[in-house]
Amino acid sequence: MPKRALITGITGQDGSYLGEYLLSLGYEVWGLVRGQANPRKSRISRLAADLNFINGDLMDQASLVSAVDKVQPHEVYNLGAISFVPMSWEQPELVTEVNGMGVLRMLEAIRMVSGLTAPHRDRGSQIRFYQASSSEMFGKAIETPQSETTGFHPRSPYGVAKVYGHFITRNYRESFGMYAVSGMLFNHESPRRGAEFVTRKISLAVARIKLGLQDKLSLGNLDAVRDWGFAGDYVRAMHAMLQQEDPGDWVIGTGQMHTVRDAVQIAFDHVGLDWNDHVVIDPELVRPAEVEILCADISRASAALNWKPTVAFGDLMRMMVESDLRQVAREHEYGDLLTAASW
Ligand SMILES: C[C@H]1O[C@H](OP(=O)(O)OP(=O)(O)OC[C@H]2O[C@@H](n3cnc4c(=O)[nH]c(N)nc43)[C@H](O)[C@@H]2O)[C@@H](O)[C@@H](O)C1=O
Repeated sequence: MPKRALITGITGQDGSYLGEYLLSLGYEVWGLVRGQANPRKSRISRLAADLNFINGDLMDQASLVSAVDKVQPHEVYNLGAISFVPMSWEQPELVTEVNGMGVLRMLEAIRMVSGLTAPHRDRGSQIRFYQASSSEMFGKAIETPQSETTGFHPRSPYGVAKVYGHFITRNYRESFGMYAVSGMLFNHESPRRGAEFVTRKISLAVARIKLGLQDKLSLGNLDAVRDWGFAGDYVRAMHAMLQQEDPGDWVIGTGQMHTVRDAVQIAFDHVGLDWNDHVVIDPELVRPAEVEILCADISRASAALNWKPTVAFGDLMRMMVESDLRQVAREHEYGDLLTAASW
């Protein structure tokens, strides 16, 4: 009997890589999909034909209970979220519902299907749960680098909602004995990243500028420091966390710091252009409360999970630019409308 996994957020960057990875390990993989005629579902189906889908929504408790009951998963990966931080200032309540309360609803679905009627820390559940926590929880970080023991100071409604998701996951572990794990992942990118995030915004613009389709790239704070890794590496860590004997919290990153300016420089250099000729600063893109510096201390994960990142930041940016050069050229040739999705 293959192991079964249920993934929320299957149509996103991480869901796609995780789905592919679990299929390669012989899992039966189910993705929770939202909404009628979700266009992203056909995109992910093209990528991995063996995926199964089930309807449900992190805003709808009963749909989650049904999904968990039908799939009877061994592992649930909760990657579903509104992941673009600036949106959380525009729609804080929605972001809190999905990214915070959605975690509670999924934990409740597992609890109900597992028949855990009353809190009992020694009973537990057969279903293992992974929560996609985020380095945004560290926010205005009280120390650098940040580890599993670093305190939180979130700077956006997104970060605050993720803190709730993190602590409710830990609470269900402690009060119901559930195998519930939290992965505090630092920024992770790939050619499948949405075009609203800064690395992909840069790689797409560089490709279009190089091909003569655009001249300027508007950005906000070039001084922000992030620890950027490759999403394909990070999904291996998610899976490894659920194979440990005991559940816990894990920090995943590269331990390397770069500025947004570095990302710009590497991307423009790669196509032989000077970024100073093309980048303009738009104050509207500067966040009201910025996270200035994030860097992961991955000593615990590298020792206990035997995990390490395989793609360095420069190679990651060049991989994304190369992918966008191909995509933009293809779309231009066929006269298609440019879409953010390259997969
Ligand atoms: C771990 C964490 O990782 C991601 O969150 P993020 O760090 O907000 O990612 P981003 O690519 O939107 O911004 C990175 C930095 O880049 C700066 N920046 C400058 N100029 C622009 C700009 O024009 N656009 C954007 N998007 N950012 C810009 C911006 O101010 C910020 O300092 C999500 O996956 C999130 O879900 C998550 O959990």
